[in-house]
Amino acid sequence: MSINFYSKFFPLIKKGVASVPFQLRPLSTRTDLFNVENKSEEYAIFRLNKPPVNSLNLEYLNLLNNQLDEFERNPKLKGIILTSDVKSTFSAGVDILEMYKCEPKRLEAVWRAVQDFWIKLYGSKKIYIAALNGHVLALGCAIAMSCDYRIMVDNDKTKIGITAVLLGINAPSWVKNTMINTIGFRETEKSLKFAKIYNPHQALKLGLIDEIVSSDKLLSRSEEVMKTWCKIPTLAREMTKESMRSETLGKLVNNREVDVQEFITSTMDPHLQDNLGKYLASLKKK
Ligand SMILES: CCCCCCCCCCC/C=C/C(=O)SCCNC(=O)CCNC(=O)[C@H](O)C(C)(C)COP(=O)(O)OP(=O)(O)OC[C@H]1O[C@@H](n2cnc3c(N)ncnc32)[C@H](O)[C@@H]1OP(=O)(O)O
Repeated sequence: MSINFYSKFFPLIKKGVASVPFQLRPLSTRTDLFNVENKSEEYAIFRLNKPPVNSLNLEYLNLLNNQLDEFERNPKLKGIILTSDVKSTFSAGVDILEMYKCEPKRLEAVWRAVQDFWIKLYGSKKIYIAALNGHVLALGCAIAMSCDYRIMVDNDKTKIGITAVLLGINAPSWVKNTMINTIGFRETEKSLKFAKIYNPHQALKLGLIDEIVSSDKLLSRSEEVMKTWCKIPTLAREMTKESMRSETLGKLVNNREVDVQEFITSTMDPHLQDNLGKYLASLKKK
């Protein structure tokens, strides 16, 4: 069985790896919007930092996609802890301003970047641990579910879930499938159909997250788990991840155009635009 999972889905990236010899990366990478800290040769901490809520617009998605490629090009790196430096929010999902009164061309580019992000993350052979320091909503929740393991802070006010249906949005099938693979069909149906939002203890009971820790232990516990997992034989771990995820991944990889068109059509619908306007206003009013 081929273990070249990432390359299978990213032939261009494969070409890049083949033509550009691997170079040692600097110890850490800092931009205004995220921070990568290499804790050892084996794993790094990747901190989102786009206040106030790490919302994902096109430019940010492109930046994050480049960073995921960078991780993938490093053969020594086994795992990434994905977290946020923004107080009380991991991610509020897509920047709603990208969806409201938007140009179709821009919306298409946003959605392609969202697809890229999910494909790179869900399809990565590296270990991804989500260290959830705060709210995990909409696409933020899909991102967390695409990691291999989720650890969340013990704070009853912290929310996780997808409320798309309240705005008249049918979540894309790859989001549904990711959730089904995490918490099962019945719980996914209830969660999406009834726009369920969970606190960490409810999410743990459901299996939406794997552990709860106090906020001061979030990173140390994540590193502890990562170190244990880095000891697992790499090839077998990668092959297992590939065999578990390839079917779900392939459903989007082979269906991207339909997914793009569905997203554009539903988002441009005047009724949804109206709902988005009201939703944005309600967020601003708080
Ligand atoms: C539109 C909903 C569609 C959901 C579709 C899900 C479908 C499945 C996934 C695939 C497609 C994904 C689409 C999306 O991800 S759309 C984004 C949906 N996100 C949300 O609904 C979250 C909204 N935000 C919140 O609930 C809260 O902000 C949050 C709990 C995260 C934090 O609360 P807090 O009280 O700390 O902060 P504020 O609410 O005061 O927010 C601070 C400012 O940030 C602005 N804001 C918040 N979220 C977004 C966002 N997603 N995009 C753009 N801007 C956002 C908010 O308006 C405040 O702005 P001001 O400071 O100017 O007032």
